[in-house]
Amino acid sequence: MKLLQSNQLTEAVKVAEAWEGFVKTKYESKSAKKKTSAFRDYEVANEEQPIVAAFYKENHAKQSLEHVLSKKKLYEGLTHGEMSIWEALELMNTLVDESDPDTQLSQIAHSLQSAEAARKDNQPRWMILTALIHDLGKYLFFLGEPQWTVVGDTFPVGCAFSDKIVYPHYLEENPDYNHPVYATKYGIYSPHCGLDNVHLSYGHDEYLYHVVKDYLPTEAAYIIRHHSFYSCHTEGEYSWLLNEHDVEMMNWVKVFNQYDLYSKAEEEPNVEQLKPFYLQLIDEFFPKKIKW
Ligand SMILES: O[C@H]1[C@H](O)[C@@H](O)[C@H](O)[C@@H](O)[C@H]1O
Ligand SMILES: [Fe+2]
Ligand SMILES: [Fe+2]
Repeated sequence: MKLLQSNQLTEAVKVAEAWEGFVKTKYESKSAKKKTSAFRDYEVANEEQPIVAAFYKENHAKQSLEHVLSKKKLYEGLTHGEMSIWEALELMNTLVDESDPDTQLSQIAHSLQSAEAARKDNQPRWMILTALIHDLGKYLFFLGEPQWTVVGDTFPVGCAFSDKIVYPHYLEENPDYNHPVYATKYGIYSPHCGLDNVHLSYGHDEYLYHVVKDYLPTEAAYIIRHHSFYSCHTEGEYSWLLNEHDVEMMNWVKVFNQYDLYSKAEEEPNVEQLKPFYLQLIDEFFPKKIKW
């Protein structure tokens, strides 16, 4: 730390440090139904929903750098079908996310709850759309992928794991845990190399980013790609990986996160009633069908 404070201190480092303070700020829940501190309470989940810990045990044991690289290769080319955004949303009707202690509703309900929360807050239309589609990468599940490489929080692979990742002790089972390079602080990365150059554990964020990035503003695509990276955007870890662009974009991830997380306590949305508004919104950004 001392060394970095010399006159070689780059702009990126300065902003990253300022951001570390900011990132710890918590939004107050708009919903009176549940306190913000009651979300993501994995201790309570251990008692009441053992499926969550079982999910992370498997996820942490299997998300190695090698695994991530092989899934990226398999899915980056978007050769797994053509489908409209609304069709993908409807598919989500049957998926319940095992990693999530805060919602037992289907994923289409979660998508609409997030989008409605952003809409009520008068967010720009791109943000409402981002909230609507942010979890559609869970389509991976319908392509035959097990939940452990589809859902859950993400974390960098190829460098040491932070102990602020959920269920950190399960990472001891990861094949990279004692690796001579991947287990060192910087691993295969250099400080402030930017998240664009970092491999996060493979899941719905990375997959959907490639599906939608050409149709959306940079901010929206960035949110989608990093919304599950809680140890960074909520715990303030891994700031040494961020460059100036990341620091700027992470502000948007924080804004988005309140709609993603706290809307889970809202009433179950009426899909048919909301459909016309969202079809129109989707139309403003996307062609009829896109490649998956
Ligand atoms: O359990 C949840 C869920 O899988 C979300 O879709 C993901 O974005 C979160 O990071 C995770 O904690
Ligand atoms: Fe997600
Ligand atoms: Fe979500």
